[in-house]
Amino acid sequence: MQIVVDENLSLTDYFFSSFGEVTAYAGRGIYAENLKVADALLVRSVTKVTPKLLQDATALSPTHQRVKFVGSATIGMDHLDVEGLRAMGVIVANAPGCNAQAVAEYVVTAILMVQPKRALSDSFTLGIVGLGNVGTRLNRLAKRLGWRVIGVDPFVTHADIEQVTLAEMLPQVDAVSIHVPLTQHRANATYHLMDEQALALMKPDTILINTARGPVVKEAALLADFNLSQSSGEPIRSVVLDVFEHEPRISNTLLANLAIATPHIAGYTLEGKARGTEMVYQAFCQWQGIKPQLTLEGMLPSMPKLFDQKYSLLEQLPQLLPQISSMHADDLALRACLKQDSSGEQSIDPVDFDRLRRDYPLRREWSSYGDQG
Ligand SMILES: NC(=O)C1=CN([C@@H]2O[C@H](COP(=O)(O)OP(=O)(O)OC[C@H]3O[C@@H](n4cnc5c(N)ncnc54)[C@H](O)[C@@H]3O)[C@@H](O)[C@H]2O)C=CC1
Ligand SMILES: O=C(O)C(=O)[C@H](O)COP(=O)(O)O
Repeated sequence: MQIVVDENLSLTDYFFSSFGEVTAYAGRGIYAENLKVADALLVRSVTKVTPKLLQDATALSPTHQRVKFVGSATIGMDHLDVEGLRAMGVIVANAPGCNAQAVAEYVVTAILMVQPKRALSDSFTLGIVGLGNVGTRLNRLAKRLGWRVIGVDPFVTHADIEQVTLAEMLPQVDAVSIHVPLTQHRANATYHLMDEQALALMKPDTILINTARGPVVKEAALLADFNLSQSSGEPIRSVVLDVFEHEPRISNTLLANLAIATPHIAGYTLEGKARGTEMVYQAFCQWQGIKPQLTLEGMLPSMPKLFDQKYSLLEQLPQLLPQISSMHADDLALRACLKQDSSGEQSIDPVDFDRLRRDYPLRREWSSYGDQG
C-alpha cells in the first residue's frame, strides 16, 4: 500500500509503516502528481483535499485505483471537502478532541500573560464561544481558576455552563475566547462571526483570543477597532491570535497591534499531535477491517512532576508557566520573521510561518507535569 503523509504528522512510521510505503511531503505541497499511486492520504490542516485533487491524480495514472482513505490528524475539517469526498466513496476521518486540552491550556496561559493582575482577581469573567471539545475543557480549567464562565453555542446545552447569546455575552466579559469550527453558507455560520458589530458590543478592555480559524475574526474589523482606540487616545484592545484571516501571510499592520501572536500552534503539544495520528490510525485500521494493535502507551517521555495537588491551579500557574510554556518565545520568534514583502510592506512570509510550525518544539500538557485536573 502507498501512503502519502504531510511531513508534519507525528509518529507516522510507528503507526503506518507496517501497512506499506509511507512517503512524506510538505503539507502545502501535496499535489495530484504526488498521489498518482497513493492508496491513502494523511494530512493536517494545511492540505486542501477535494474530489478534484483525487480525480486529477487518477487522470495522471488511470490504471491505479485512486486514494480511498483520507485522514486528517486535526480537529478542524474545513480543509476537507468531506461531503464531496464521501460522495465519491472515499473514507474520511479526523481526530476530534485530539489537541483540545493543548488549546485550553494555551488560552489560560495567554490570559495570564496578557493581564495577570485582572485574571487573578476573583471577579474575572470568561466568555467562551463554541462549547465543544475545546470550549468544555477551557470551561473546566477556568472554573478551577475561580473564573466565572459564560458560554455561547446554539447547538449544544451544558448543564454546568451559563449559556447566553453572543450579543448578551460580549458586553459583560473580561475575555472572549473563540472555539467554533469555520463554517460558511449555513445557519449560524462562523465566517466573520467577530465583525464590526460584535467588536462594538465588547468593552474596550475585553481581551479577544482566537485559536479557532482565522476567518472567524474579520481582520478589517479588528484593524478598525485598533484605529478607533488609537484615534481617541485610548489603549488598544488586547488581542491574542494563533490563527489569521490571511494565514500564512500576516501583515505587520495587524501583527504590530497584537498582544500575543503565535503561528497556529495552540494545539501543538506532544500529546495533541501524537493523539491526532493515533486517532487517524484507529480509523485507518477500521477501514482495513483490523483491530488496532498499537497505542501511545509508553511512547511519550515522562516529565518532572512540577504540580503539587496540595495547592490550587491558581496558586501554582503564575510560577510554573515560565517553565512549562513557550508562549513568550513563540511570539518573539514569529515577530522576528517580519521582512519587507514585494509590495514594500513589512509582513510575515508564508515560508517562515510554515518553518516555525514545522520546527516547533512541541510543548507538554500540564498533566505530564503532574496536574491531575
Ligand atoms: N489553533 C489550533 O491549533 C487549533 C484550532 N482548532 C480549531 O478549533 C475549533 C474548535 O475545536 P473543538 O472545540 O474541538 O471543536 P468541536 O467540534 O468539538 O466544537 C465546536 C463547537 O462550536 C459550536 N458552534 C458551531 N457554530 C457555532 C456558532 N455560530 N456559535 C457558537 N458555537 C458554535 C458547535 O456546536 C460545537 O459545540 C476547530 O474546529 C478547529 O478549527 C482546534 C484545535 C487546534
Ligand atoms: O487540530 C486542528 O484543527 C488544528 O488547527 C491543528 O492543530 C493545526 O495543525 P496543522 O494541521 O496545521 O499542523
